[in-house]
Amino acid sequence: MVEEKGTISVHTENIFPIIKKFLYSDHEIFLRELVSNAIDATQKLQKLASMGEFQGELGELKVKVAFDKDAKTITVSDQGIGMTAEEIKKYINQIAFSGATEFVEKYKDKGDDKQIIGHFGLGFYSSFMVAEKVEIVTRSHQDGAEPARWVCDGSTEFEITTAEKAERGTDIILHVADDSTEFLDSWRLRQILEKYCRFLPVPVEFEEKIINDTAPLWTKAPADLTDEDYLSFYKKLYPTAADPLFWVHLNVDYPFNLTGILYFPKVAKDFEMHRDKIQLYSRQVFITDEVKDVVPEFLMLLHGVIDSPDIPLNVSRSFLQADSNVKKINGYISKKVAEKLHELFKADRKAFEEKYDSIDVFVKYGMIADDKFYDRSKAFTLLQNTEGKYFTLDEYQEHIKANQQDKDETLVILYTTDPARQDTYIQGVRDRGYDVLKLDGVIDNHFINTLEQKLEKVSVRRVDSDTLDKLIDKGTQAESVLSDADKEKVKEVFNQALDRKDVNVEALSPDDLPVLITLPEFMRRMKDMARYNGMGAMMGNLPDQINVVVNGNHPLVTRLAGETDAEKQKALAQQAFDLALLSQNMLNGKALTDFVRRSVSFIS
Ligand SMILES: Nc1ncnc2c1ncn2[C@@H]1O[C@H](COP(=O)(O)OP(=O)(O)OP(=O)(O)O)[C@@H](O)[C@H]1O
Repeated sequence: MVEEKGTISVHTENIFPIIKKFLYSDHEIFLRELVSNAIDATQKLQKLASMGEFQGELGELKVKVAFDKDAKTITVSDQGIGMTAEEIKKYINQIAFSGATEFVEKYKDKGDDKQIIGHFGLGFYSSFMVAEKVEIVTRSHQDGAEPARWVCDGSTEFEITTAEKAERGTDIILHVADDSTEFLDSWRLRQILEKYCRFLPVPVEFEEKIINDTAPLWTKAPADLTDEDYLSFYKKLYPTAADPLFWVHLNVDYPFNLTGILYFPKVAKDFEMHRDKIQLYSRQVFITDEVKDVVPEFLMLLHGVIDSPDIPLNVSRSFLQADSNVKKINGYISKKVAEKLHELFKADRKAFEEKYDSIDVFVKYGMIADDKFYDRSKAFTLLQNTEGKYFTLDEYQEHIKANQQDKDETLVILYTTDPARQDTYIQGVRDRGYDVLKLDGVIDNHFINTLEQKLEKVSVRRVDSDTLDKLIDKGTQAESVLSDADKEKVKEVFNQALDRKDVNVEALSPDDLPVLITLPEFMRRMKDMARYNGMGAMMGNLPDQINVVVNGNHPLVTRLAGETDAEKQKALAQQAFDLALLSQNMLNGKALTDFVRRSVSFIS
């Protein structure tokens, strides 16, 4: 018997086609919404029972998801608080509808902004994305409540009748539309449940199996957990990943609510974007693994889960970025991570050093991106020299202080981006007793800039950026063996032999090579940056700017100056230049072949 017929009051007559259209890419979330509602209803009842306001038998509370391929239905059932006919009118016809209407009003002009959609909890009405008709059969927990049935076929009209229902709780029955029959499938439903519902707090049953873990690790107290617990939870989240290095258990309830566990994965130096991502939950319901804005960008390489009811999920991304809670969460996470790393550093420096290569990228990225993180991390950030020894920033400055100050008392940090290729230069500076850092990671270029900005009176230079005397200019210049006239002569010979105009002849130390090719630090860094930022076409592809310096004090050059045979002079100049190119790994093609042939003729 029909008790009541009515029209749902909405401004938009065709609300369902619009919902369907806008949520096109995300139809599967209907199940998340219905199961979360069922969980909410169950927890509300538990709450009433704990306050003594519900005295009946709770029984074994669980949520059941079932489907019937022939009848084309999907049913979500709970034994929660249920609804009376009056409550259906209030909660389903008014409240749920207002949410759906608001959504449509807000976003109908925004075309396909999928980000908005993914974060919008449409609640109960999202079931119309996949159903042509939805039925609610429900019985309230209140004593003597009449079971009620609500039906709506996706138009703005609904029908409420009495119903037969012996058990307390609610069944939501979806009559699946013809274009959504993909959901009448065991594998598909299980996949959706595993994605969104695997950590829900009330047991969820599908095909006679409970699919969820109702008390995931992040909801427990860190003091009760062992390393094995953390490791096995990680395996559950990322079955194929190698064991993580360490983890941070997040737990805060003021000024916002947030729990979670972040794991540090093993990361290679040249990291690629990771497939495994941090998962964002709201009260144990999976929301998304697009955690941009919520997690500081430099920590996006971490793995794990974050659960916060305070992250607004139903708003656009730009709003999320501006949201003050989100900003605080960001700051909190970055602080906790820095604290954890500092703790590990203090507890066992050796173990920390062993794992350092894997966290090097996070730390440096964080220091570049976030001043506060820089300040929190500077005590444990490590630099490694070419001998494999690790130093903190302070230790390193202390280490090189005695030997690597220039005449203006600026401390010069020397580094290599490729120990094998720059070996000649590294050996050269090491012969002077200088130390060389290995800064060969993808973001070291940026990190070097940050270091120069942050450290006082420090300049950072690559080993091949200048001649030995000038790398660290101590104000002492070697006496020139050549006269000024000879210098001019040598310069002329080289310019002609090499077909250049810019060769310099300088009085270098006799330990230097006869000819040196240096890549000026500033230009090289600009180019590297351009390449890194994907602007290679503009700048990165320009040929390397090189300086050619002839060492007037090298015996070979003195000999060349005294040589009378012009051909021989030219060959010597060419040979010395090629050797310099070779030490910079710049000799190839025809030049390399010529060099080899010339060398053979010299020795035969
Ligand atoms: N299984 C259920 N048992 C009892 N009440 C329910 C059930 N499903 C929905 N309701 C009632 O209907 C209301 C509207 O549900 P709907 O899912 O549209 O919105 P919501 O759950 O309040 O918010 P959200 O948009 O975040 O899902 C709920 O607040 C609840 O009162």
